[in-house]
Amino acid sequence: MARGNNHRRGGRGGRGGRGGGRGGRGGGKGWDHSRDKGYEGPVLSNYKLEAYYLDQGILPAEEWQPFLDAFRAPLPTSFRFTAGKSTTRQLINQMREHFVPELSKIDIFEGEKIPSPQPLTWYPDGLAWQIDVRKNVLRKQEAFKEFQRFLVHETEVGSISRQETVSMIPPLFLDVQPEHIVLDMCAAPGSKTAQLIEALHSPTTSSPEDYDPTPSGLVIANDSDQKRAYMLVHQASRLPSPNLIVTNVDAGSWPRISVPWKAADDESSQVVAKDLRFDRVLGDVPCSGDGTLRKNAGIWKDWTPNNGLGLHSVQLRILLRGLNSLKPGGRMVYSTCSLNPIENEAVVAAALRECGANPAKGKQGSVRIVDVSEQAPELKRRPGLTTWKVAPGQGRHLFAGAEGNLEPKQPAKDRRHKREESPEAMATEGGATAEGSQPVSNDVRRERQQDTPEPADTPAAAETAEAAEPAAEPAPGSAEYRAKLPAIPWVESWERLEELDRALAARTAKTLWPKGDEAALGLEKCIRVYPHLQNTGGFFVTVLEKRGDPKTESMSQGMVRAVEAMDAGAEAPDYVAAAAKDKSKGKSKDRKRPLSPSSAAHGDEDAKRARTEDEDDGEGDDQDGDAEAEEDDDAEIAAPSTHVKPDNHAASRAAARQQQGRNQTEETQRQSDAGFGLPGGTPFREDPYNYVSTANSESLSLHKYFGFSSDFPSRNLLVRNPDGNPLRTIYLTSSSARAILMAGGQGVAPHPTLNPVKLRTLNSGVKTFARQDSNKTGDLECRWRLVSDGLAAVRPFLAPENIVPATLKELAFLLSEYYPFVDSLPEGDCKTLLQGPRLGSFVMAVAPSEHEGVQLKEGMDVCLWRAATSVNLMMDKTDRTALSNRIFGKDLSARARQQALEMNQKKKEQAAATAKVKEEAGETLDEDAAANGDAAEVKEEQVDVQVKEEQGETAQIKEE
Ligand SMILES: C[S@@+](CC[C@H](N)C(=O)[O-])C[C@H]1O[C@@H](n2cnc3c(N)ncnc32)[C@H](O)[C@@H]1O
Repeated sequence: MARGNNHRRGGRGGRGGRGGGRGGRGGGKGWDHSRDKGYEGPVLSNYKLEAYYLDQGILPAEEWQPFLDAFRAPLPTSFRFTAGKSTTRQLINQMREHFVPELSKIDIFEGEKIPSPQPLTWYPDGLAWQIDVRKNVLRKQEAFKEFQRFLVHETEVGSISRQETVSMIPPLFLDVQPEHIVLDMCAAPGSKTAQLIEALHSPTTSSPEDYDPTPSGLVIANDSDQKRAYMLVHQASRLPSPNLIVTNVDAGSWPRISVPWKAADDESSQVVAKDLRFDRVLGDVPCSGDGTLRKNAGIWKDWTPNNGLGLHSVQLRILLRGLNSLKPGGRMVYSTCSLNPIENEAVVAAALRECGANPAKGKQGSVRIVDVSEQAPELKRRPGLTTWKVAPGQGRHLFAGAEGNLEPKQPAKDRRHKREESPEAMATEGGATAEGSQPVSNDVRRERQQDTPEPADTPAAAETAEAAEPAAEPAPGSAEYRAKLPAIPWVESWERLEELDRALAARTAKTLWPKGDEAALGLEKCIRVYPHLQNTGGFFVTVLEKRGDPKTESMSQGMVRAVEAMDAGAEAPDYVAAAAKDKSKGKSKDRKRPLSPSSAAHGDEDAKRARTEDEDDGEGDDQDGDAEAEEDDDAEIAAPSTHVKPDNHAASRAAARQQQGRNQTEETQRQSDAGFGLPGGTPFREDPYNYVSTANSESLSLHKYFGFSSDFPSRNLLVRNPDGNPLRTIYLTSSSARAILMAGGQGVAPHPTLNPVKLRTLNSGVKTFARQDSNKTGDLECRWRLVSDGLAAVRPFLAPENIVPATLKELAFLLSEYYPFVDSLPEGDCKTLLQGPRLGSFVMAVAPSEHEGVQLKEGMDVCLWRAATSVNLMMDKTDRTALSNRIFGKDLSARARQQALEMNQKKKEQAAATAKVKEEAGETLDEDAAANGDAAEVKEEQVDVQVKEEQGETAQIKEE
């Protein structure tokens, strides 16, 4: 076999496999030569995949080879700088001025041309970058190692997100604004959630000036898989935001949540309960994932035309639920990393029809596809398909019987094995790369069709078959090329399927098939991204809009007004009890019942009347009833009956948990039964969410010490225990998050404080204050210190006496010294202020300045702790190192750490003292030891543990 290509990855050196049709790949063709000796690594070929997508007509023939080549090449490295951080511009400059020139010096690595990193031109403000270099090159090459370290450090501290290029597209097109309420339905592991959070706090730019630490909007990041949802919590801790809630529910059954809301136009308007509607929804749904072939090479082997079939119904259910939850004028992005029209255009078309679109009858429906061709114009894309084919199952009986529509022959050595298989299996397995088969000509197919259903099994027949192979290979993507690939059992309609296999038809969604109105539905406005267009993975994105005025006010503003009105009225507003009562009745739709404290006088009567109206509306207690939907277009859309078993994902989880379930205690079983379990009964074990009373003594001490301005949202301070009493950590949420978390009313059974009951809330709130115990707490005005995660949110409300002005000089000093005496600080305002009598938490405001030839262009804040005689940066090792590298180009903290280590080794007696200090201090700091300069190392470790916890590195740290 003398063909010049080998479709395996990781083979002998110099596979030259950067693909993209750049030559040097020996003019590779579409089938597997994996039996060539000496090659290892996964097979990068699948006849059925090629046959399937060639028949679907996803690309013109001439692009077939570049498409395959790109899919066979490893995925380039791509990443995004976090928008709006104080360090963003500096990092982009470092990229342009240091790394690009440095990396450009490396021309060739292992015979491969190394291109320099490039910003993605279609992504705003130079924030996103791609480097067309494999990961192992990054790891091996010395110059790349420094770059790799930069990526790792900055990723750890949340300044960079490693994200696949195509995955950046959906959030960009979602166009999130600071006031938006956003639902990320299938969010884990959370790379797109990060983009959504960033967009809420800042426009997608490198400019820190536009950063808003406390926007009115909110992101709810949800995933139905509990483990993966906890990954979201961890991921979000890199971008701490008070405007995030992480939930764990089936997105296809996303619950209706009622929240307090108050109209803007009328000062005297009352707080009412209103169904939460989202401004933006992202449905990045579970999919078969063949767009990720470049990074998941195993898909080549496992791919079959059936992979997408089971997912279609789940995807449609999620899309419809998302559209239902949108406000009129709201936008939803539906996306998959699959190229399969069954999971893409078919889902979108079915959803549009369910929303009332019927082009034949001139009906537009309540949802439309948005044309985003003008947005990010440099992003190369292809239009959505307006027709496609459906292969709904396996088996010879499903082949239409047209000429050439039988499976290709198997090589002689495989035939004995094949003959033992059922005709059905043969029909679907024919040509599978796992079998290493070769494509055959139509002649051979015809011959076999005429002969007998059994494949030929004599050496002579095999020779004839071999001989029938044409000498020249047909052009990839051409009709001749396609003819050599396996047949796919296309079935032209659901009705035809019913004729062929009634049982299969009963399990198959009718919505899989195109209906002929796809062009009129505007499906060409969907976006398909193929790997060869700009050296990425494959992706499908559709931007949808619910008809209505996109400029109508976001609900977040009404929610914030409502929360503020309730705060002004009472410590424990009647709203809570009233809503709780109502929830327990199972009513969740918008109510006319006034809920604000001002209405308390006549509240009972009004509430009774409103309830009667609700009850009389003919909807009974139907929770999802929507007789009074805000407008017609906004009416509840029922998921169509697809016949297909919903949510395979949940079903397999359920099976696994059934096993576990035997060990469930009665209590967890009761909770699952009571609505806290997923299908399969995962118990909900999160600690309660409780907002701290403004009369609480700890809250008062915070106020006194930090001198918060009157607009500080004190009522948004949250703890995770049933008493609402701050013990070790205090979190801060936005008012919009509070409106949701408390919307069900406190103490709604069966969970004491989980609100609303239907949301399995795994996380909300950013760690903002940590208790600072010490032997000298008596001297402290306030035993709480600011945590860097919450600093940005609290900073605007701090009194000036908490802010210590500093320059790069002091920052360098504090980065390189652990627990220095205050008196040893460089002379200046910073030292003078810190020498004052005030002990406790401070913010060091480092102004743009210069130190030893290094320039700080953007000012920055860091948290400080002033102990009895020493002072310390409240920052863990990772943050210190990243900050130091970023600003000074070297790790200043490394030297000091080394000195401390040596000191500790020399002084064995001190080590004993250190152990004692550690034992006494437990997980807290001991100022005395620091003041004596004895136990720097021990204290460093203690801070590391503590700060790590604060930064959520242990995803599930819980309040005592
Ligand atoms: C394609 S991944 C999402 C990737 C994510 N958006 C990101 O950018 O990191 C699909 C996710 O959907 C979740 N999932 C599957 N079925 C779901 C359902 N019915 N409801 C919610 N999430 C679901 C899976 O657990 C998986 O994490």
